[in-house]
Amino acid sequence: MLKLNDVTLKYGSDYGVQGITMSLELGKIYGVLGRNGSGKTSLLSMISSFRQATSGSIMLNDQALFENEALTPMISFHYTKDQSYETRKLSKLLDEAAAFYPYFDKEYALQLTKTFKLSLNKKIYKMSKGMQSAVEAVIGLASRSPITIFDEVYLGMDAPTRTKFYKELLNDHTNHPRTILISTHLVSEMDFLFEEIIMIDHGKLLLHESNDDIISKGFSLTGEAAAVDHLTQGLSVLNTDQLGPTKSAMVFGSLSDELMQEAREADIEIGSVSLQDLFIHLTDNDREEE
Ligand SMILES: Nc1ncnc2c1ncn2[C@@H]1O[C@H](COP(=O)(O)OP(=O)(O)OP(=O)(O)O)[C@@H](O)[C@H]1O
Repeated sequence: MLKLNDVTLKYGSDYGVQGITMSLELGKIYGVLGRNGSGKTSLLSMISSFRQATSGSIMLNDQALFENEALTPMISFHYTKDQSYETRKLSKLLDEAAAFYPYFDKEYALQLTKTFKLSLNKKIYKMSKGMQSAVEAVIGLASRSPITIFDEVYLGMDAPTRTKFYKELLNDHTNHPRTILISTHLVSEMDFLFEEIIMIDHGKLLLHESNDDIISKGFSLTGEAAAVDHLTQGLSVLNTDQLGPTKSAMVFGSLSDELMQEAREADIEIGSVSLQDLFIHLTDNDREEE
């Protein structure tokens, strides 16, 4: 178990994240979702011991994580770096990754360079942004760290490359189960990867639930406007759209059997809602930037 208890990170007087408490079961793939500046990187950088929490505790298997020499080798943090000064060749970088990450599989890394069409003889700074991201993805996958963190590592990758990354990630997770945390804005494209969702909003934990549970709580009610309004009274309505006399309401919560019956009788159609739509509307609040 990875347990966070009331974790806060401050940058001077500003909050990166605030009072986050959650327990993560090991072995799953987690999607860390949040809008720009919501605190995803702040959270992930503390889990990877890149930053120390200002307050609160982060425990892995009941031991404090920060600078714990026995635990930190189990975790790797991958993000798209500025590689303008990285003059090493990919082959050298992989040799160094193999020496650095205790669970690194060099053979798999070499296989991945072929999958992503990366040249081992090419210097990193001479690669395109998408290729540099693919290099980070290769190192992250081949690290096989028991807790592997990808912080928006797809940046700059084109759609076919991202698709290869998702496929590799799922395949390799099946063959070598481990905990993977992936932060993203590309919710509709990546939702199939996630077993659990961690949604962050304004530095706070908005929700942490299984992907299936979240999806089962989102539904749309579409029909005659007055009937939809009547039916949604007292429910958590995230969004409404109206076209002429027809209204559609996006609701988050559970729909009782009585309400379902009422909907049928009022000719109201009950539909499902995607994770992306739920994400957009659950985090839809205008932020005052200072
Ligand atoms: N080094 C820093 N110094 C001061 N404030 C920071 C620093 N890094 C992040 N912040 C602030 O902390 C908050 C959370 O930022 P963070 O980078 O964790 O968000 P994010 O969800 O990863 O954003 P994005 O999706 O845009 O990458 C933001 O208000 C941001 O301005």
